[in-house]
Amino acid sequence: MQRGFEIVSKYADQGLTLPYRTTKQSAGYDFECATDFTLPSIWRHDVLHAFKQLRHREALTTDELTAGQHDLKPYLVPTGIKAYMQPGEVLILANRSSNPLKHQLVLPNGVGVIDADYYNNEKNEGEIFVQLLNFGLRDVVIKKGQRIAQGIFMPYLRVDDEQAPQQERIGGFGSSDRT
Ligand SMILES: O=c1ccn([C@H]2C[C@H](O)[C@@H](COP(=O)(O)OP(=O)(O)OP(=O)(O)O)O2)c(=O)[nH]1
Ligand SMILES: [Mg+2]
Repeated sequence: MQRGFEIVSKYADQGLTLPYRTTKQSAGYDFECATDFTLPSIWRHDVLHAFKQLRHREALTTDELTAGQHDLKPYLVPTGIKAYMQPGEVLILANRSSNPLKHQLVLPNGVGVIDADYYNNEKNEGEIFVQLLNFGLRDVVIKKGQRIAQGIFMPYLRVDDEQAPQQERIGGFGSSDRT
């Protein structure tokens, strides 16, 4: 067993498909979305409303500007998949180039770095999530089984005389932050 994908336990009976390469020389294993998932537009209606009002008036009051204000944040789209690999290997999660063109979806983190020690971590069993941001004007509905990103296994290098880290990974998404 060198490297591969498994379905995380909570999705065991959901008929998920393991990531797959689509053409003979594809580098990336395409990941499908584990559930139907709606990605709200970053231009929520309250922001659009404020813009419309601004066209007719000089300024908005502070109250009007902050009414219904939302936190702009990326969404974590579930894949239901975990990946195992050898020490010295990493899975790079990249966007599909069709996502921005057809669905107005970008990866705000540029690429996702899936570490070997994320596999089976105590917090979420190593489930891989795809961070996505919908920069379009309309909400985007991703259907279960729709391909959302691709993963490429790669070797990585270490510097000379490195003091090896001792910390165990307990999760992802900032789990190693001290504050
Ligand atoms: O798009 C992503 C990026 C990361 N991860 C998971 C796998 C990875 O091993 C872990 C940590 O990622 P990273 O080190 O890039 O994030 P961090 O902000 O440094 O979090 P941590 O403190 O947990 O390392 O989160 C994903 O599922 N999807
Ligand atoms: Mg990290």
